[in-house]
Amino acid sequence: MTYPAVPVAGATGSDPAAASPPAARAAIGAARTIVVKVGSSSLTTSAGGLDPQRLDALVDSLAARAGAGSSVVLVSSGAIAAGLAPLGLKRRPRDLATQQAAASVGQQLLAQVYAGSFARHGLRVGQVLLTTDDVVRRAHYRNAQRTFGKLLSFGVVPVVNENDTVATAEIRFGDNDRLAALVAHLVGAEALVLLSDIDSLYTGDPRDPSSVRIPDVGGPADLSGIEIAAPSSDVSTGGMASKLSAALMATGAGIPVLLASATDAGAALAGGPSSHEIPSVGTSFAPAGRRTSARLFWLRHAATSSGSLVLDAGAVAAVVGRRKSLLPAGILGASGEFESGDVVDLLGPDGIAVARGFVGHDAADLPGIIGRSLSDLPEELRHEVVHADDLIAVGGTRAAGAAENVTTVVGGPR
Ligand SMILES: Nc1ncnc2c1ncn2[C@@H]1O[C@H](COP(=O)(O)OP(=O)(O)O)[C@@H](O)[C@H]1O
Ligand SMILES: N[C@@H](CCC(=O)OP(=O)(O)O)C(=O)O
Repeated sequence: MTYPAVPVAGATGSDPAAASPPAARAAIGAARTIVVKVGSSSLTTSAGGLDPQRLDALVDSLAARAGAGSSVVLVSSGAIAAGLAPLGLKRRPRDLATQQAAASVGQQLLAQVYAGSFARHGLRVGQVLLTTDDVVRRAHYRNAQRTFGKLLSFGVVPVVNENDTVATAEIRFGDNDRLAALVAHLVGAEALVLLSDIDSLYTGDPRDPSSVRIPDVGGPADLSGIEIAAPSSDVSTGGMASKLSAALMATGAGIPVLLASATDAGAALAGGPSSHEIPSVGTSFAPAGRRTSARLFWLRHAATSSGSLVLDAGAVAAVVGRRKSLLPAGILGASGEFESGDVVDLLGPDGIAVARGFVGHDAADLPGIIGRSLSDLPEELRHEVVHADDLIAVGGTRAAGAAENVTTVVGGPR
């Protein structure tokens, strides 16, 4: 995949290190709550199976950051990779059922190894396995938020993964990079660190000597022209595209991101609330937007829609321009099988998506109410079709557009 060719900031200069250290790095160094994601390729040996030494080295860096006063949340991949050898599997299976069996066995091992490794530093871990429902359904994400808050208040390090064993193809996050961005938002983190098997972002395939290291990304426009190659490891899932997608999701919500090698975890995590030490490793991504609610954040970046509503021009102006609720009178048509609470796309009269929202009616109700004013409707149907608090405009900002492009690509390989 290649981004449209526009000069890449920091990638074309002869001395990348000459760029002034951006505020993003200082913010990452000083974050009180930090989410760290580590990929499968950084936790496994070349022969397959977990590598306790690499895992211990990572935990040492996380423990140092916790010791410096930060609350640390670890999003760890590796369940499927860790389950391969015990099940006698030579490589990552393609079918979901075998992946789930491997994840079930591997997650157990992963949790044990982390518990033992963090215990060396007197730290306890709590396992948190999430599904999409945990961030999409209002009651669930509040519950997840409470659980994280409580674990952190006990000084426990939450170790998070997708609940691969029960996640079906339809409800799967699919990659832990985006899950980590969602978790960073959910826990109110002030920084997200993505640790991988590569030391930073490059202008192209890092195995190609003409590719240049990118030390800092100031905004989505800086990613134009970057080429993303397939991951070098066959235990990985998302590749660099999902890391960029996650970075754009997080920075679009005001959270700075550092992408670095797991072997540089010590430097990447240097600092703490009372320190302003600036990690000089990896690629930093500067925040480019304001915080939104976790639910709307997911709605924008990850939810799949169950149907669509076509709006007239007045409704588009009200919903997108004036942030009003969508009323039945402004709807021209509806399609799809959805129930109240499901996600729907809101399309303009030209069929182009302008917003997404959690719908307040069942699809079966719509033929009887569209085009009518609320006062003409029976009491049980007399409410918004999508409440203003339940919708988000799409395609408006550059940041969102870029993130969605990457998300589309990420969905492909699984
Ligand atoms: N432009 C690029 N810059 C850096 N790495 C890239 C780029 N394009 C592809 N990659 C590949 O992305 C890989 C990291 O993604 P992945 O293997 O999924 O990591 P993880 O297992 O840590 O999630 C690297 O090994 C690297 O080969
Ligand atoms: N949930 C899966 C990992 C999914 C994933 O994103 O893997 P990776 O690309 O290695 O970060 C597992 O634990 O095996």
